[in-house]
Parts: sequence; structure tokens; C-alpha cells
Amino acid sequence: MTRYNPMLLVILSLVVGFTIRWLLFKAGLIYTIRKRLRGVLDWFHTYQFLRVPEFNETMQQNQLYYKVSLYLHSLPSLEDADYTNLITGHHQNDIVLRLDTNQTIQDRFLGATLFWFNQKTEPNRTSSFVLKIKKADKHRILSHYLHHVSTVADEIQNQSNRHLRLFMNTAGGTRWRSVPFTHPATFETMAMEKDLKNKIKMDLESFLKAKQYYRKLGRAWKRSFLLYGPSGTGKSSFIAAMANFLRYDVYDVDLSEIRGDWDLKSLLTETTPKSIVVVEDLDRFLEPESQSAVTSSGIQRFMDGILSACCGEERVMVFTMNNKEYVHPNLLRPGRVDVHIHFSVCDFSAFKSLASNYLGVKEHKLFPQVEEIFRHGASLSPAEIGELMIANRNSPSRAIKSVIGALQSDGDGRMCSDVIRRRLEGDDVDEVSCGGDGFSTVKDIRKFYGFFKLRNARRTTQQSNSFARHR
Ligand SMILES: Nc1ncnc2c1ncn2[C@@H]1O[C@H](COP(=O)(O)OP(=O)(O)OP(=O)(O)O)[C@@H](O)[C@H]1O
Ligand SMILES: [Mg+2]
Repeated sequence: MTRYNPMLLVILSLVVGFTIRWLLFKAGLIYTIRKRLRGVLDWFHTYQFLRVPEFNETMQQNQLYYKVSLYLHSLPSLEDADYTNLITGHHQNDIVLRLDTNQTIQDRFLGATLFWFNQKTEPNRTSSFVLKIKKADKHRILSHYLHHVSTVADEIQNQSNRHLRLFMNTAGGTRWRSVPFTHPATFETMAMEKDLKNKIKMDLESFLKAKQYYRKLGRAWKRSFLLYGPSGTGKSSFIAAMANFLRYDVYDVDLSEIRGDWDLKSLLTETTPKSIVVVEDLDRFLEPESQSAVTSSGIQRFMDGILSACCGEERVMVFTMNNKEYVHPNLLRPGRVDVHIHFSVCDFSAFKSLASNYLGVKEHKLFPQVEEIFRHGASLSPAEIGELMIANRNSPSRAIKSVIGALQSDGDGRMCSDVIRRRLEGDDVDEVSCGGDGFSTVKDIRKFYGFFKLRNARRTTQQSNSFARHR
């Protein structure tokens, strides 16, 4: 067995320790020297500072600011910065780097070194990016560099896997705040007529490719849709499916938060291209007794697209309403609204599609019975049927029986809250009896589901979804 000299071991570990310490010190020293040297060299150059503010003098968003932000956050040198913010990304487990205030990052372009830093300006602490460039380089590279920044930002923006955002207007203000848009709806998960779905998909696809065509016509490259139909028939889910299909951001305009036509205007001018601008429940805001500060002429101007043409193209506008009968036809005329899509209560084919999505069954022995009930005109919204299926998802037979019971009780246009409640709780209810006042019972059901809107079209005979394209 070899015997170690303890003295030798102590000396050896001291030498190793000092070497490591020295190496670390050297790395730190080199870094500090470099930094100081850069500071000293700066004395021999004159720099120019160019500020890219988030808002212009009329407090409208500066699109260049967003391009610069996209560009800078894609630079590898962000990782080498002295300190960087770490925040969660689009997916829960993602961690992304974000520029901190006053943090400087370096970029190289055509042999020149450029510096960017993030600055907050008092009094309202709005952000700006400041570009520091040697005066000697400015004339040679600046315009090429800005073009490069813009092109890279556009490429990032156009990436098919880019993360979508949902923008909402803030209470009482004229600003947007955004959150990641993660709604999972797709056209495949929507229960609606296959032909209609395909037509809409083709319409959107041809819109995406039509930039030159719209330009040639001298029209803004936009398309507007009206989704109308009773509550719970999938209008909002359809908007999410459109956004996921187009890979567009969503701007959800809450008219009740807007203080007047001017605010609506300035909000719209702050939306970006490749986005869906959504106004839900438009009919509510057009009623004469509406408390909204936005006038119908303000809404009309927005729909006409003069505003949308001012600030970027490639835009889809979607309006939803429960009933278009009470809205003046002029407001929905071709040109203002290009495509009208009716969302109807569930029919047998939509039921089958829901059963396939929610329960995983394509065929079932109870289907003929369900079909028969639908043939007699019973109706529930896809949302109501979906809820019953989710509650009984462990047993498709039970789920379908629940739907049958609910459909039977809805045969005369009314529903029995107690039956649906018991079915959702899993009780096997075979006999259906809806006593008492029909209207208060319907109210109970709506409260139960969280629906507070009137379903005026419930009594109408079932129609298949209609796709009335005006142009
Ligand atoms: N056609 C459908 N296909 C699949 N799911 C649907 C459909 N219609 C409704 N649903 C489901 O029902 C729920 C409510 O739908 P949604 O909010 O889209 O209805 P809506 O028409 O916007 O209602 P409202 O007019 O009350 O806003 C969602 O969870 C959605 O998944
Ligand atoms: Mg909705």
C-alpha cells in the first residue's frame, strides 16, 4: 500500500487552490480591464444617441419600438449582459431573458459595434430603446442597420410558431395590455357543418395570399366577419380557432370600457398588422338604451376600414351578436361586413361531432334515438350538450342518456333545470317532468351554466349554419 506524505498533500491542495483562485481572478480581471478599456476608448470617439420611444408625441404606439424589442430579444449577446431579467415564457416551463432597464447590450453590424440600452423616461415612466453608435459609423451603416433590424423583426413576427398574444383594452384607458393567447380551440374541435368549416378555411387561406390583389384594387387588406347566433353556440371559440389558424394576435375591444369615439379610434390605431380585432356583443352596444359612450357612427367608421387602413394591413375584424334582426342592415352591408356566419343550436351532426370530441365515440346504439329527437325539433346549444358530456365523460352511455333527457325536456323550447342539474350530478334520470313556470326554469338553467344572455333564437326551427358571403 502506498503511504501518502501528509505534508505533500497539504502543499498540493494549496497549490491547486491558489491556481483556481488565480484563474478565476484572471477571468474577472480580464473582464474588468476590458470594460475599463472600452470606457477609456470611448473617450476617443464621439457617439450619437438615437432614441426609439414606445409612444409618439400624440401617445400612439411607435411600431418601431416593437420591432427593436423583437430584434434585441433575439440577439445572442443578451445572454452575455451583466444582468438580465428572467421571466416565464409562453409555456409554463419556458424561461426567457428580458432586457432590464439601463442594461446595455452589444450588437455588431458591417464591422461596427453598436450598443442598445433600455431606458425609462419620467414622468410617466414610458420605455425607450436608445441606440449608441459611433459618429464615424453612422453615415456608413445606420440606414442599412435599421433596415436589418426591421427585416429581422418581420421575420420573427412571421414565424409560424410565433407565440400569439391576446390584447385587452384597460379599464377607462386607451391602452392595450396583453397576455399570452393560449386558447386551444381549432377548427377541428369546433362542432359545425363540415362544408361550412372548409369554406371558411379556404376563405381565410385565400385572404392570406391576397396582398397584391387588395393592393391592385386600392382596398385595405382586411376582411370582416359577423358571427351571430344564440349564446353558447361557439362564436367566441370560433374566433380563437380563427386566430390559431391564421397565427394572428387577438385584440378584444371591450366597448363598455371606452369613453368615446375618439378613444375607440386611438385604440384601433394602436393595433398591429396580422391581428384579429374583435368586438363581441355588438348588438348590445347598438341598442338605443345602451349606456355605451361609443356612438353607432363611431362603430360604423371603424367598420368602414378607413381607420384600419391607416395603421397596418393584414387584419381580420370579427363582430359577434346574438341577433342581427334588430341591427340596421346598413351597418352590416357588404363592404362593412364581408362574411356573415350563423351559429345555430346543436343539430344531430353537430351532436355527433361533440360526442366524438368529448366522449371519443363515433357510433353508439343510442345515436338513432338522439337523431329522432333532433328530427322533432328539440334544441340545446353545443355548450349545454358539451357540459353534459364533460360531466359524464367516464360513461359515454350515461352521457348520451343525459343529453337525450335534456333534449326531450327541451322539446317544447323549454328546459328543466332540475333534470339537467341531476344529470350533471350523475343521477340516472329517466322520467322527465318539468313543472312550474317555464321562464323562471329557463332562467335557473342559464344561471346554472353561467349564461346570462337571452337566447332569442332558441324557438326558431333548426337551421343549418349558413354562410352568406357577400363578396
Ligand atoms: N360549435 C361548437 N363546437 C364545439 N364546442 C362548442 C361549440 N359551441 C360551443 N362550444 C363550447 O361551449 C362553450 C361556450 O362556447 P362559446 O363561448 O364559444 O359560445 P358563444 O357563442 O360565444 O356564447 P356567448 O354568445 O354567450 O358569448 C365553450 O367551452 C365551447 O367549447
Ligand atoms: Mg362569446
